[in-house]
Amino acid sequence: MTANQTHSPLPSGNDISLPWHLRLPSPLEQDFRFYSRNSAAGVASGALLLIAILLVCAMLLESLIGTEILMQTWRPRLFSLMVTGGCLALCHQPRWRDWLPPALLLLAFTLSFSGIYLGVVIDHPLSYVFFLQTPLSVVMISTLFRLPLHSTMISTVVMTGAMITGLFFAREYSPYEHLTLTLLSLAFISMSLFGQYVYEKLLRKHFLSEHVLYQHRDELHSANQILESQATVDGMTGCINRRGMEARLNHLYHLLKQQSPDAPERINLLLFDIDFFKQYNDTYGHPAGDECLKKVSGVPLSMVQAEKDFAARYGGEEFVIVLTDSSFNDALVFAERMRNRVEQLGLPHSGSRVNQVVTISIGVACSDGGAENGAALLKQADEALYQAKGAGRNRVAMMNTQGMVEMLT
Ligand SMILES: Nc1nc2c(ncn2[C@@H]2O[C@H](COP(=O)(O)OP(=O)(O)OP(=O)(O)O)[C@@H](O)[C@H]2O)c(=O)[nH]1
Repeated sequence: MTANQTHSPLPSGNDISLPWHLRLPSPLEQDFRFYSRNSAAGVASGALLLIAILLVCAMLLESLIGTEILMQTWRPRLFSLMVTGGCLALCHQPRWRDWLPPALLLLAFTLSFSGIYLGVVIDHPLSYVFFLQTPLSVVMISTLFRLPLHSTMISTVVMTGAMITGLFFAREYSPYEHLTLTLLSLAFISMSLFGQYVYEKLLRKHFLSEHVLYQHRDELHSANQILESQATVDGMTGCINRRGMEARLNHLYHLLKQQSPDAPERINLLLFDIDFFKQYNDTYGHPAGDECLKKVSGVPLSMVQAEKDFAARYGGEEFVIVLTDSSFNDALVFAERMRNRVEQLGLPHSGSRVNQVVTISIGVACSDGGAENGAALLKQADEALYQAKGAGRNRVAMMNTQGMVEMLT
């Protein structure tokens, strides 16, 4: 991300416009279904509990005042509540949740049409239980189980149509009673649908706001990661920079001292420097010097494998390699192999007094040698490097456990 890049302010739910049918583009619609099911799950069980409490209170009141309106129908009501509660619990199971709500809707349809049949065709008293309540039960099922809005709308229209037709054919009502009942039912159902529509719209806007917020959060997270890596990676060579190296080295030392389970067994530190690099720049120019640095740094980068190990540019033409999973002997073998590989790159260096090609000198130190911290370990490796330079360059020197420098090559 560049400094010139501008961001529009984060949108709120009110800034997002939805089409009248409220449908979102396909992948978002899927996510919304999942989100809305989860959001309804907690509320739905609370709603069921409230309905059950109200029903029991009404029954108690009825038994006190001695009427029998509810008593005639409490059994099917309580039964349907228990079925709904059980289904709600099952809807949390992945195995059930895809097919159970449509199945319930189908059941509501069946009950409704049975009610209409019982009421209109055979004039059965049980029709009272199902007849007027079924369109509302569609609304309730759709709300509790978060069916898609369009299925709710279509189901309600079909159910209401069937109910009105049923009313029309019911012989015991006069035409005026038909009309009154139809208008009453329509008013009641429109109110429920309107409430559902507004609720659905708000929920979808809320979902979209959260979705946009998550996107911005992810963008911020990636931008932070880029900034963090820019702050610790050397742009030219791709090695960790000095700041990053010091932080990692200190962290490794901290783990070592705490004897934490993640601590490395030891820390081997290799410090290397290109021989006669000033002359290289003077002979071939600074841009060619940069190219040379990139090629030379590619050698340790390709050799460092383990997760905690790393190669870093310490500064100028000096590089540090930290190896944690190796013995001191393995680190010395690694150093020698690296020196060889740089030599084998065969980068011509006519200004060098040690070889015709670019070479490096390496100083190696190990935490087993008693260095108290990263800075002390670096100092030991620097001392070894200094002596490798003094001994003619293009060689590996190590600081032994007695604090004496020994030449390896
Ligand atoms: N091209 C280029 N040169 C750099 C960079 N950083 C440091 N240098 C050069 O590296 C050279 C380091 O020179 P010295 O410290 O004298 O060391 P040297 O010539 O390699 O001699 P010895 O280390 O004793 O073998 C200087 O000339 C710096 O200008 C860089 O990023 N790019």
